[in-house]
Amino acid sequence: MSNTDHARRRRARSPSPEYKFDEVDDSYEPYVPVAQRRQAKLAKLSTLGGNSEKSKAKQLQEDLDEKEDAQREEERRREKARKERTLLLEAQEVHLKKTTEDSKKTAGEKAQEADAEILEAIKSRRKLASDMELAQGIQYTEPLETSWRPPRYIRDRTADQDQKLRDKYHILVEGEDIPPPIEHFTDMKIPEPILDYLRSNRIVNPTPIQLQGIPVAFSGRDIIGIAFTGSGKTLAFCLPLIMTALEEEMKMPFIRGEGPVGIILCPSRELATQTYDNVVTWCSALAKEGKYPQLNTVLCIGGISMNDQSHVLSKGLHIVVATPGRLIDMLEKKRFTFNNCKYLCMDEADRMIDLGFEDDVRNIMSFFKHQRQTLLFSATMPKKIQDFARESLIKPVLVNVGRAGAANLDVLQVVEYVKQEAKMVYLLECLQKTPPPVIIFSENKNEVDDIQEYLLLKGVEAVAIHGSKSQEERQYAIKSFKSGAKDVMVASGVASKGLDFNDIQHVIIFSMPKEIEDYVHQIGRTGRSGKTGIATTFVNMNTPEQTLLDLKYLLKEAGQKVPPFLSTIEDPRAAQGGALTGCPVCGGLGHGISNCPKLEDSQRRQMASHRTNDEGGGY
Ligand SMILES: Nc1ncnc2c1ncn2[C@@H]1O[C@H](COP(=O)(O)OP(=O)(O)OP(=O)(O)O)[C@@H](O)[C@H]1O
Repeated sequence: MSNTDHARRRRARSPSPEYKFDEVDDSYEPYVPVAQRRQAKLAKLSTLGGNSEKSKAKQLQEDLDEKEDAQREEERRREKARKERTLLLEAQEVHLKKTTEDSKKTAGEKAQEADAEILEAIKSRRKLASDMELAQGIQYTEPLETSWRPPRYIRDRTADQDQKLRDKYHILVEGEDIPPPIEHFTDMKIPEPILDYLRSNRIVNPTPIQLQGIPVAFSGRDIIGIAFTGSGKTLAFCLPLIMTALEEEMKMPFIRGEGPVGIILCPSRELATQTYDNVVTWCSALAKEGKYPQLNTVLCIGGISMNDQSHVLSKGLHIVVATPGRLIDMLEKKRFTFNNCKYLCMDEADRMIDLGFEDDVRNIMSFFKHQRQTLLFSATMPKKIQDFARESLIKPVLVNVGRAGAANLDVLQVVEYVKQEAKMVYLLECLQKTPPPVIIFSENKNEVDDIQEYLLLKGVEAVAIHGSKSQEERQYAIKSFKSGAKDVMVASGVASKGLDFNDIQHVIIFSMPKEIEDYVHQIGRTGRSGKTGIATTFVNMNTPEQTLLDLKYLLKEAGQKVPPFLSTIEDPRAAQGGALTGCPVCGGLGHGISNCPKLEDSQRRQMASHRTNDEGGGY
């Protein structure tokens, strides 16, 4: 084939970049495919006669084939080289463009992009649903129906009027068809004996989380409820369960082997015990006048004998308050079933999901036979957990009072620089700030014991509680401190979440926790239920700078005094020019994800055994 032939073929097959479709090519000859041409040549050769002529023709044909093969190979090679050149050029162009764009970005923007990439990478957790539901692709789409309706005059309010009420109480909501906020307990149609009991305990008007959270939960909706420490979340998630159980019991009384209607999961035994005590008290108040039936509640936590509750287990069961490990054990032993269970509440839900209980929660969910209403409550709920939880709930309503993870404004926060070796002596001085009761927090169990020993030597009536103490010791510490027999309680994180002691005057944080959420929970043991309290925190050279930054921002947010040694700490992100948003993993305001202390910790925790939780919350 001549060069012109090649040129023609190339032109005909693939227009060059300069090729114009409307150009007229005078030298145009129609393209004849190879097979057709070969056929034509063969026909021509076969017209030559004789054997010698035939073998000549065969030889000619073979030469022709060889040549054409070589030409095709050469064309393929050139085409490949051209393509490779183009790809290389494209890659170079993209790289050049990215480098130019990157050079235009500030260090802050680059850091934000890096954070977003990490967040994306850690998002790959499985949905919070039972393995059976996940495997069978069961996905509920509509919330559970309940018979509860707000009073007519509230239903007649406009969306604007509802919103005004929410604005008045600083309540933020997200979700579809959000039930209205209700300002008075009586309008919530709560049975009179419970209202009487609440009034006798100075619980007259609902707190913001209650006035929006209770109508949402009464309507059967899944809810993520976030509000300050000590703002009454317990009532907001217990009342709806009591009402559901009451309705079921009144429809058809429960007999032995039936129930429970709902469960409340807590991350520690102490919190579960406290919630159980509350539920039992409210249920007793309900049944007191004999107008309403008795609802039965069981406490399922590690470290106690379930035989003590066999009298309840032998009747119909309405409510279970539990820590995950013991609950799974009871379910596996078929001491009760979830065949009729339709209410699952998690208190301190972010901790439940994050502290290595995630698989336990999934396991517990696998015992449900039907759709359930899920309620998640906490004072801290970083964005990462909120997003994860939202994916797992059905048309959830988010009710948020204040920023998730913000400190309670009724707590006066004092941060003091105290050298490590001076802490113990200064502690005694610090105890003089207020009358008892006082809680002292330390992150380290040995330090908790040392502090208690030191205080006892100095004549201070102190008890200690941490995860390595026996259940009896833990119960004794809580009981004697609650009753006022002891003035001071020295505690590790176990007592920081959810525990509601009467009128704590002062919280002393002897060693600042690494995670700012823990700090928020710890100072939250005072300043509860509208009262004020003081929190004194010791920091020094041993406190990581990033923790100090988180603290600085938290103090600023709460309008508290920032001591000079904190104000001088600069945020490296400010110099980079990025937006100073909170960390989506832990809610800390002083760092991004890449520096999050919790990320590293939670990965470590997830690898640790779930049931040997340091605080003994599990089994
Ligand atoms: N409507 C109310 N009015 C007055 N006091 C209330 C009201 N509701 C609850 N309380 C009281 O407020 C205190 C704190 O309530 P609760 O323990 O439920 O707080 P919480 O929001 O769960 O706190 P935490 O985040 O620390 O767990 C309790 O002693 C409770 O009796």
